[in-house]
Amino acid sequence: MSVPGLQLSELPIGQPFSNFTAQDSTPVEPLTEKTYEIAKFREWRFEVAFGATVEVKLLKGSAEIFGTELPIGHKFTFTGTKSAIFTWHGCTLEVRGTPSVEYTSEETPMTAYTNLHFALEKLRGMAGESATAQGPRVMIIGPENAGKTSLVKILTAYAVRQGRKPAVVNLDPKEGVLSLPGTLSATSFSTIMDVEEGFGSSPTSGPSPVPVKLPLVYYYGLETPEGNAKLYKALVSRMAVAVSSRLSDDDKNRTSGIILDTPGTISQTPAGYDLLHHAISEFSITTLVVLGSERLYSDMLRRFEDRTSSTSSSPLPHISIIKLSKSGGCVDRDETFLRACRERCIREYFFGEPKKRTLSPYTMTVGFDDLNIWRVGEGAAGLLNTSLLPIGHGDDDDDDGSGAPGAAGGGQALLVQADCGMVLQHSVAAVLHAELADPVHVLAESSVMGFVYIASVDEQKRYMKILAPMPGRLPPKPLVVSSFPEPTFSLVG
Ligand SMILES: Nc1ncnc2c1ncn2[C@@H]1O[C@H](COP(=O)(O)OP(=O)(O)OP(=O)(O)O)[C@@H](O)[C@H]1O
Repeated sequence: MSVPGLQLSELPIGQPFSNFTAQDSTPVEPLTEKTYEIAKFREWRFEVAFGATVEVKLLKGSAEIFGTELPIGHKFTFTGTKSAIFTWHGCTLEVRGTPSVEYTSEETPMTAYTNLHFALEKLRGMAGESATAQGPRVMIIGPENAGKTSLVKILTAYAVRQGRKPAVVNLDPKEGVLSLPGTLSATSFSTIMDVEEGFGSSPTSGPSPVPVKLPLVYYYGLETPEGNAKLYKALVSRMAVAVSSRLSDDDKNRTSGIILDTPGTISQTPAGYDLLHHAISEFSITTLVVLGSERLYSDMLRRFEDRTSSTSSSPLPHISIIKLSKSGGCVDRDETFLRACRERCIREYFFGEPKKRTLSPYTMTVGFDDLNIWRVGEGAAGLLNTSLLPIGHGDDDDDDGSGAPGAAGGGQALLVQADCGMVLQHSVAAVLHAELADPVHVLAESSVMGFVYIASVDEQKRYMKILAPMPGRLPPKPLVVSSFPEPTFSLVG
């Protein structure tokens, strides 16, 4: 069995979406050129604003971006990024353009991160000696902007460089991994990452300079796990089952294990701790890496006291808890920057990237009566007024599966039926791998086939114009919308 992908090819024929254009923000003025000599064990850190471009070429030596090696002579183009180029042996970089911030750091935590990688490699090697043993299941936790995603990239890149095939799981809906923001995903990595984009962009219909990876994606639609803890937990459990099944089907995946990224908020509040606990048990985590928080580390040691000692009598699997320091290079990203990242991600999903691969999305007109749209339960809209429900639909936590609006059990609704109207304009909707008649709990836990963009809504004539990455009719599948990522105007320029 393979982890199912977005299967965008299931969206079949229509008209090219000629009214909308991708926005190319490349500046026209010539770029200034500078050469940097970076000494061994040093890191050149740089930030490039949105709208600016910086080109970097490795001229001599060896260098890597979050674990992925840069080939000599290849030009990498960065825009809207905060990143670092590290060298183990020294290197010469040619930089065209002016980063908004740049400096060479004196110290980096790369040695500690690499030691962690080798410790994981040892566990992978041991798993390889048996036909059933599992590789390490590593979860990275820590406050926001502690460098969790960067460490996941480093561990993944190093594992891939050693011929491993780890499953990378993203439980942070704030940033999508090979998918749009607002989603949770799992991807089996066996080829290099796209260093210009982080992990790489979401799979689209166009050619790609690095091998395309097909993630398994679930739609969550909110920024933090606490927004709809019930839905979040359900998706984490669903994802854990899918990933475990993948691991038991593929020997290389089994021995390589899992590398799991988490949201910063999950390890900062009591509600978050509950979700964290849930994810740790669902994924049977064996290695918990606490990044940049002494307090969280000691909290975790206390919580998992009975599972950390080698002489533990707990029936649950042993857990190693490891403390690592935050890199001095980690930068806080303000809301404007993150919002621009989200918009770029959505734009690239439909239009590709200006200089790498441009895509031509298609438009289709769909009547309100042909649509089945759901909205993720959140806030007051997602809270059931249980007193109005028939007996038996009240505070129990089980879904009744009736498919009736909001009938998703007690407390917060998983999904509620959405009305077609102007409120949906400029939203991104997920097309689910589900049937129209499926009950709510099945819809909520269905994986995502692809995304469409609601470009305009005509309430009087009762139709919408929808932008899709592939030509054809909108498949007769349920759609889900939510408030995150927020509706974006940038696609309709
Ligand atoms: N060594 C470094 N040099 C320069 N920038 C870095 C370095 N490490 C991380 N960054 C940058 O700092 C920012 C925050 O890092 P990262 O996304 O890894 O943190 P995080 O803990 O995953 O954040 P969040 O909790 O918001 O998901 C990112 O823009 C990342 O590229």
